[in-house]
Amino acid sequence: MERSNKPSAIPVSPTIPTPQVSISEDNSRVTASLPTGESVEVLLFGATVLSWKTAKGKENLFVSSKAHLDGSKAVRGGIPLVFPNFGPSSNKATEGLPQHGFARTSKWEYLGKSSSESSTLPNSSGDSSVKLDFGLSNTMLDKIPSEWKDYQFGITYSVTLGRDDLETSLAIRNTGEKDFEFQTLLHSYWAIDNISNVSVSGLEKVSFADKVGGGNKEESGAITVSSEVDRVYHVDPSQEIAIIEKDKPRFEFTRDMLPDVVVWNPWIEKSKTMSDLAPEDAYKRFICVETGSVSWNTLEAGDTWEGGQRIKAL
Ligand SMILES: O=P(O)(O)OC[C@H]1O[C@H](O)[C@H](O)[C@@H](O)[C@@H]1O
Repeated sequence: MERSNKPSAIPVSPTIPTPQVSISEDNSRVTASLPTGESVEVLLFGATVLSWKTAKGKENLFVSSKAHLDGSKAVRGGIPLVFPNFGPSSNKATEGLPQHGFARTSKWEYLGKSSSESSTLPNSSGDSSVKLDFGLSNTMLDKIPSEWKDYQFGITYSVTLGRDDLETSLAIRNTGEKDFEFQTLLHSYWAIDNISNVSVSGLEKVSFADKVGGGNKEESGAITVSSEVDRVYHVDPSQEIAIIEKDKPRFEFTRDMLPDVVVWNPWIEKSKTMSDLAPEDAYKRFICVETGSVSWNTLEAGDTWEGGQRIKAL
């Protein structure tokens, strides 16, 4: 029967939209988005950031179409984490460890999210950032490499999605009784339209170790890429680095406690030898500008090392 006096809806104050975080059904990925449309996706395997999109849906990270995303191999693209050694292990402390260490091939734990305070201003779009935390400790390693058996560590990796920037930072704790040495890098594959129109600024007149031609060199102008490039720059973290595309800044880097920058592009011949790099012209679509510490750090028992990068996408 129709009621004559229907209760009217109770007015509620407008809710401020908040960031959304979801975990995939198979518990392999965490995705976060801001009410304004920016998003980030992290694969728990390696805590690899797979995607970072602007509000308009533009992808900032390159991931190979043949990348392994099933945990069988480090991801070819996104932001794999290099720890505790960069390259083939070259130091006594990490002798025998796989290329770029085990962090990028270990399954990390999602620790939770936190977001910045909501704005109460009229027309606010709500929270302006969301931070996702991931953890890895020696007890979580599938099999502890024998070279690393005596060491205990806990790493918190934080990925913070902002309106026009992304922050990725590491807190590495030595939870054991023995000091250990490590290197670490945020091995980021930046998406670009065409390598021919790209340069990297901020590394002019900085000496670099040339992993292709050998020796130490320096260049007077911004770096451009027209053959294989694999360089390690040691450059004060206060120095701003940028990727320039078609004469306009595309990505700007701010570094905290990360004294080294690796610039890598495999170019044509090396790309052909990489079974997980595709399509054929993939080398044109990315440049790796990897901030980190190629310089060895000694972490004393009980101590914590912190470092990170903030990237502004323009
Ligand atoms: O193939 P990966 O183990 O992922 O390494 C990819 C690249 O990483 C860094 O950029 C190194 O400087 C390069 O020498 C290496 O080729």
